[in-house]
Amino acid sequence: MAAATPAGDTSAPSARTLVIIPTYNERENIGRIVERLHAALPHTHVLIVDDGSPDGTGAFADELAAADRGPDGSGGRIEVMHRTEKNGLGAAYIAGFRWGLDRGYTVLVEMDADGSHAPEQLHLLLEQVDAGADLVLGSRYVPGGTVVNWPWHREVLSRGGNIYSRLALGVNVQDITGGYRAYRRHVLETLDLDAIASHGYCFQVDLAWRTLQAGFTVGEVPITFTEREIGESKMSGNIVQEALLKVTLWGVESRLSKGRALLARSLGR
Ligand SMILES: Nc1nc2c(ncn2[C@@H]2O[C@H](COP(=O)(O)OP(=O)(O)O[C@H]3O[C@H](CO)[C@@H](O)[C@H](O)[C@@H]3O)[C@@H](O)[C@H]2O)c(=O)[nH]1
Repeated sequence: MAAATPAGDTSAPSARTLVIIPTYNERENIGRIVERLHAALPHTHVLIVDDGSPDGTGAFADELAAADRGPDGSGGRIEVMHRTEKNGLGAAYIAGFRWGLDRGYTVLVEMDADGSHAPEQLHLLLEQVDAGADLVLGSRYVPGGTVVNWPWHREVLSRGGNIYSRLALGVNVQDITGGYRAYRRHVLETLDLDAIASHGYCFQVDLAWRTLQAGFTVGEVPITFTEREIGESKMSGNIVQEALLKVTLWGVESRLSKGRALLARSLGR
């Protein structure tokens, strides 16, 4: 993989922003999403993290990256990380975060490849980061947020997962399971990324929960989430099970530790 050069034009608002796009069998989608992103925010750099997609997404992403470079091979805005096997969304993002932190990016964005997250709305997330938020969530469930064309059972699962997470963890976040978000680099530098073992979409809750527990500010901006038109979701029963078990465990741990602290304070009096 070639080394990336963060955009030279530091006057551009998003010059130090890296959008990380994990891919597994997204050959038909990846070109379109990157094109839309660069039409909306031309200075933004992209890292595609492909887990050896059998449909050739990785090789196609290499072509996109090569076409974006100048004749001398420099100045490209697209880089590709090739991983050998499908290892889950969480592992792909952690590898992408490390890559971006090593290269000095100041804002690291998560975005799906399939067009559910509109690149045209990324500026909304970046504006909140600029206004001081440490983590900004693109939210389907705050006023103004919407979901388009999702099958009813996916929306029920997603809304139910968010309600359950809010109750179990005691957090006031409307869309903690969503995957369109922007982190300030110091959040990712502070959190122990090695300790994160969530593989599936539970990774999203895991990282937001750790961010909140570490005392960082988390903002939400309304987004329109549109169901993919091409390809298939990688959602599975294992992903749901992992999320349910882990969120329950974190909730119990958090209540126990609050209870212990309360007890210690009362005994100390
Ligand atoms: N590299 C890699 N990428 C993966 C893997 N699994 C999924 N992806 C990529 O991760 C993105 C999201 O996967 P989808 O399977 O399309 O997600 P979804 O069903 O639309 O799920 C939505 O809801 C989840 C739960 O709320 C969200 O967590 C997720 O971000 C998204 O918004 C896509 O770009 C997909 O190719 C993996 O194991 N490895």
